[in-house]
Amino acid sequence: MANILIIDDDVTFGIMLQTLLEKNHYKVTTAFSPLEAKRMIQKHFFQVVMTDLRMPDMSGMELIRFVKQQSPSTQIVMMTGYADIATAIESIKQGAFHYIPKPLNPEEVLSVVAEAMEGQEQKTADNTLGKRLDVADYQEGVSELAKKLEKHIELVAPIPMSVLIIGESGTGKEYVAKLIHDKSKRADKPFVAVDCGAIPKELVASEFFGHVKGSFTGAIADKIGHFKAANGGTLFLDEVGNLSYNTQVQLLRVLQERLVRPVGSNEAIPVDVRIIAATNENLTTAQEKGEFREDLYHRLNEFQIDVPALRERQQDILFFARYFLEQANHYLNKAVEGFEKGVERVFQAYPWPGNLREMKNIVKRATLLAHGRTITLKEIPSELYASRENNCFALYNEKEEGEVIRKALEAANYNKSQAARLLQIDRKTLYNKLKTYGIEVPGRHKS
Ligand SMILES: Nc1ncnc2c1ncn2[C@@H]1O[C@H](COP(=O)(O)OP(=O)(O)OP(=O)(O)O)[C@@H](O)[C@H]1O
Repeated sequence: MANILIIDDDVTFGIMLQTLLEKNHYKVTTAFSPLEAKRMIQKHFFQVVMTDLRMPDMSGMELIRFVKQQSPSTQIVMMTGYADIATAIESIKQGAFHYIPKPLNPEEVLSVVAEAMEGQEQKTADNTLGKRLDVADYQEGVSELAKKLEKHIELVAPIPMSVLIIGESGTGKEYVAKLIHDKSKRADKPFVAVDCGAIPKELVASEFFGHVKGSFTGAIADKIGHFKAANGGTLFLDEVGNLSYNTQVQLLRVLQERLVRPVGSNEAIPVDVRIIAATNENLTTAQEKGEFREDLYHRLNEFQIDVPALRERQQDILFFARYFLEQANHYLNKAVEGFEKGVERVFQAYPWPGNLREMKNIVKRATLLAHGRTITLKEIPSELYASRENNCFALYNEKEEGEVIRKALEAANYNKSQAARLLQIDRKTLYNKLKTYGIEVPGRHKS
């Protein structure tokens, strides 16, 4: 079970927070002074430390430095009042990435703690030999498009071809890349993922090809670039469309010669790397505009894999929602059994612009907030069904109104307030419409 340490000299506050977190199945320890906290941190491992910033004996800031030294993967959440914003910014610089303003709002506390837990897991994962993804979490899906995707992965994985993965943000492109690597002959060699959009322009060459000590200001030691780090294995170039024209030229040369020259060195080092690139933009248009080199495009695109958007594979929507619920239950130590009918309908009608990543986050948050056995509309953001395009319960024309109202009532388990919310009308209007269409509402079903 997740282990949290609360540090606050305000005893009532500390206990109140402890009660809230324990009710939500976290294991919580409370320290009422920084010195007591230090002793505990030396003896036990905490995934998350939540600390006040103003305490006697030692400042919260000093404590944050101590936690970072003792236990680098522990996530720190600071809790402070409005007047302390400047200190909060300073503590972010020291390594406390999560912040909850006082007075506390329970929903916000739970959401920040869940986020911190996720950060902790990610940090631990990052520290294990660069393993960023656990493909044991990978799910195929059940739609025709999902099956086609699987077939393409199986087909290309063992063949030494460059692969270009195309798909919207959050569709799982990095997962697909890792899966291809894992199913290839290079599986026991490194898989190095590089976010091409995140590298500062001045450092691109050194990041990709490495540098020798003293080759530029700040080069205080030799550095192995991504190509050498991935030698024998796979180099995954995410957001490849973000590479500058100059870097594209350098990259193409390396792919042709299979040699890299670290910055500041005359030596050419042979490298054997399979390239898998991904993009969520149309590289053909980028080529037409002269922003992406055609020769590099063809080099990267020896085999193309299209990862479909979630909205294009309707049959997968509830499949993934249930899978992410199972994952969230496990992660948050909860036992939510499923989704209310209304939620399922909303999920099926929503266009999911952020794809699987967005769904995973929404389901995780809803699982955290759920009180009963199922996830209800109250636990999902209203944006999912608020706009006219997304609202599967919108009252478009009189002919179908009665039918839509019946469906909304059924989806809301015959709770009239909830049905009114789905239909985006007030309760009074709903009552009038029930009369007009002669709709009888049975007693509420127990969910
Ligand atoms: N097939 C899958 N099975 C289970 N979870 C998945 C799957 N595909 C994606 N996910 C989840 O969705 C999240 C986003 O996936 P990923 O980072 O691979 O997407 P992406 O397309 O590379 O995103 P971006 O374009 O923003 O880089 C992952 O963290 C993972 O949890």
